[in-house]
Amino acid sequence: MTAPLDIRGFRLFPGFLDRPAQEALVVVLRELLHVAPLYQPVTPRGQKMSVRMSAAGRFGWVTDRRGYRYEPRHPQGMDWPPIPEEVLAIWRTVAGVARDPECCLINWYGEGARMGLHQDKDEADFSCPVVSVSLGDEGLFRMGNEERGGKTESAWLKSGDVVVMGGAARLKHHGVDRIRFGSSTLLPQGGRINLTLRVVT
Ligand SMILES: O=C(O)CCC(=O)C(=O)O
Ligand SMILES: [Fe+2]
Repeated sequence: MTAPLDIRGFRLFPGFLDRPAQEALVVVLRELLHVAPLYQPVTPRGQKMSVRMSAAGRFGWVTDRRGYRYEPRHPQGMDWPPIPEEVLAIWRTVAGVARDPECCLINWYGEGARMGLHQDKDEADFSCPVVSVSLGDEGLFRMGNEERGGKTESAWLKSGDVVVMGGAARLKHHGVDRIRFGSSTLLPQGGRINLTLRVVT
């Protein structure tokens, strides 16, 4: 594993997963999404998010009119499937903490989907990092500050890239401004998948 790039405390591992590993992960995720289908989340203010979501693990992060929170079950009632071993292996290599993640959020970005600048702060313990894995089309990832506003820096995340948001970057604002739809051949129909691994409790 080569040393990560440090961008404002965000650690970026370009090409962490090679193409065969990415393909194997897509196969596993397809099975997972069969059990826990993607759904379109709604913000507490009633706005439909442009990404579609699902999750794996003890808890899934959800949002609806009742707010942002972690739930032990999918909005459609089923248990979240376990986090795949291939995904746990990524966490164990880069996270640098003894605990395993309790949530693997799955974000699916179709054409035009984005995610506004936000902090990941619905977890109880900020000493564990957030680890994110990008698959498929490139996404323009924006990295900001703990406070709202100020200077930001952006990087195109490519399929197989891994980002670790820990330490000083754990509570920094971040988001995805846009994707380059059709820029990757990994997902035959195009789109971007992002996995976000977090310790929740
Ligand atoms: O899609 C990404 O790269 C980031 C996703 C994210 O920030 C989140 O799910 O909290
Ligand atoms: Fe986030």
